[in-house]
Order: sequence, then structure tokens, then C-alpha cells
Amino acid sequence: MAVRGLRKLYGGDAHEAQALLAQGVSKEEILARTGCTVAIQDVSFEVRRGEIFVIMGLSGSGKSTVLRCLNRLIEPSAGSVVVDGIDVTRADTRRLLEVRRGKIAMVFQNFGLLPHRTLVHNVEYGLEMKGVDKATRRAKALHALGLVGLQGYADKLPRELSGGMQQRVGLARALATEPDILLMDEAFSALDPLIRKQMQDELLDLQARMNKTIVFITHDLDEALKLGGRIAIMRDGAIVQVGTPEEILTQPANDYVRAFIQDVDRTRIITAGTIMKRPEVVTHPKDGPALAVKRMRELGSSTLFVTDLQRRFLGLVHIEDALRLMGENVHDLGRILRTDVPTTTPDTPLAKLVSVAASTRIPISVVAEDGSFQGIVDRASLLACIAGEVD
Ligand SMILES: Nc1ncnc2c1ncn2[C@@H]1O[C@H](COP(=O)(O)OP(=O)(O)OP(=O)(O)O)[C@@H](O)[C@H]1O
Repeated sequence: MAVRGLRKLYGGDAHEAQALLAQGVSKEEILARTGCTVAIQDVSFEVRRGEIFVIMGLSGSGKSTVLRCLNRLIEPSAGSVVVDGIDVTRADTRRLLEVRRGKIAMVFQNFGLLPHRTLVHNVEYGLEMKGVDKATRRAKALHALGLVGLQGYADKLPRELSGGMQQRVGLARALATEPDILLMDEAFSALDPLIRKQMQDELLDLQARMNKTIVFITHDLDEALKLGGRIAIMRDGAIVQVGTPEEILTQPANDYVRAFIQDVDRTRIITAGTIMKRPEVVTHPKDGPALAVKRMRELGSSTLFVTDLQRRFLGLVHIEDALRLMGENVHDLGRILRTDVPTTTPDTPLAKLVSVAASTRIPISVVAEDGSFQGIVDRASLLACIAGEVD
């Protein structure tokens, strides 16, 4: 989905307001002079297939307006939204209905369930609109209820369920139409904190299994960081930064974002791969102890990482062991290889490494899943990151 130059003005003299906007006049002045609220302006971003794209911002920053422009629940004043080659903003009524029924589904904060319909009938609703026959829609609805863990509740009424369960029905209803894109509007904001966390976990799980494209809006930074593959941060109707949680935490675009993220527990988001160093302190077993000692002396290090010729991590050698081996005239570094060293993968959050780093003086080796040596995380860089000194 590609969104380009999206703008929405509410009320007042939109024509005059657009002209003033083009001249660079401020939103406040435009409101005062034309009575027109500039809700969003120049909003552009791309949502990649299969990602959770979170739009985050404080109340009034324009998140809902952007989301509702994506399926034209709100008619944008300018800009385009292209989904699978179709410009939604220019689609005629028939095309737009097709997009809404087949490609894009929406999950609302207040669940939006029909109170007198059983759960399965609620979930069938979108399929009914699509004209799907009764047997097929029932099968699909039951399947969707199963996806969100509500098998066995099909004949209950919404009021018989807790808020969390009702929101699962909302999600099932959206999934039943098998959309490519899910739009989720503060979908978990009305839930109790514990249920909310559970729903976030379930969404991530569902996403991993179904690979849907999800646009999720929230005003909650923790939720954004947890769910977002990438996050767009909005302020006053404009996007101030788009990036992965790590990019936003390590390279905030401006003081606004910096202030926003200052209280975040960075160690849960920033990963070993981001802060690791790529040391040249690597040798191969065949290099032998003399070369290893020479390298360590040049580098002022007492340890050396050992890999095979494919750079697969084997372990490390200590200078004292290497000197002893030299004294014994043995060439094979394999004899003194220490393999009981801490290792981690590049995508491990630093929070998981804190206790490891505290229990050893040896840096943690970062090893990719294919076994290749990536670098090291030492205690100093870990502490610097925790203290917020990574840039
Ligand atoms: N129907 C409307 N008429 C006039 N102004 C509106 C309308 N809807 C939204 N606005 C204004 O547009 C701006 C963006 O609102 P929007 O609801 O998109 O923000 P939001 O970030 O989703 O906030 P919230 O989290 O409170 O819903 C706000 O200044 C709001 O007052």
C-alpha cells in the first residue's frame, strides 16, 4: 500500500485553506482565517506486504483521519492511496466496495458488534455483504472464530462476553473476509492492561501465522514498539519519523521524538546486532598459537575469537593458554579452544543479556543462526546503551 501526499481539511472554506497551505501559512492561522481545520497534511508512507505498520501519535495528531482515509471512510481532500495498483481515492463506488469487502477490513476500538446477533452471525456479517452463500460463510466464520481462540462460543451473544473476547470477535469478523490488509483503530485501547497485553501477543502470533498486512494505530508508545515492524510517528497532522522500533530509539529524527522515547526501556527493543562491535580479533585454528599471541599483543587483547574459514564461530582462545601451547611446541589451537563462552543471536534484545554480562568478564559473542560469527557485545557498550548513550 502506497500513500502519497494525503491531506484532510475539515469545515470552513477548504478552497481558501488549500491555497494558504500552499503558501506555507500555519495551521493555526488557516483555522483563524478560514475556519478550516487541517487534520492531516502531506502524509506519505508505504506499508509493506506482511508487516505491522503502526501509526502512533498523541490525541488529535491525525492518526484516525489517516487510517480512515485509507479505505475512504473519510474522504481525503488530496493525495492518493494505492492498493494493488488501485488508487482507492479515485475508485468509483463499485470498485471501492470491492476493495472494502475483499482487500481491506477494519477493526474498531469499540468492537462494533451487532448486539442481537450471535457471535458467528456477527462474524458472518461481512461475508453476507459480499454475497457469500450461507454454508460457506458459516464455515468461514467458524474458522475465523477458531483463529482467535473462540471456538465453542459461536452461539453466544456479545453481551455474554468480556471486552477482550468481544474484541476477538471484532478481529475474527475482519479476518473472515480474508482481507490482505487489516486496519486496526486503537483496537486494544479499551481493554484492561492484562487483556490488552494478551491481545497484543495474540496479534503477533496471528500475524506470524497468517502474514497479513496490518496498519495499527495507537497513542501508546509501548504498544507501538511491541507491535510495530515499522512505526510512523505523527505530530500535528504530519509524520515526523518512520522507522523500525530500533531506528526510532537509536536515531530519533528530532527533539520531539527524543522526548517521546526518553522513558522507554531501551534494552527491550535494542538488540545485540545493533550495538555489537565487529572485532578483527578473529583467527582460525590452523593459524597456530604464535600468530594468535602476536595478534592479541597487537590488539592489546587477552582473548581472540576463533572461527573456521567460513567464519563459523568455534570459540575463543586466551593468551595464557596460547603462550603455554607455544611453550609445548603444539601448533593446534583446537587444543585450547574455549567453547563454554556466552553467545547470543543478533536479534536478541539487550535486556536478555544483562544478567549474562554481569556474570562474566568475557564479551558475549554474537552468532547468526547459520553459525557465522557477527561480532561481540562487551559490558561497556551494554551499560552505555542502558544509560541511553547509543546514537
Ligand atoms: N469531523 C471533524 N470535524 C472537524 N475537525 C475534526 C474532525 N475529525 C477530526 N478533526 C480534527 O482533526 C484533527 C485530527 O484528528 P484525529 O481524530 O485524526 O486525531 P487522532 O490522532 O486520531 O486523535 P484521537 O486519538 O483523539 O482519535 C484534530 O485536530 C481533530 O480535532
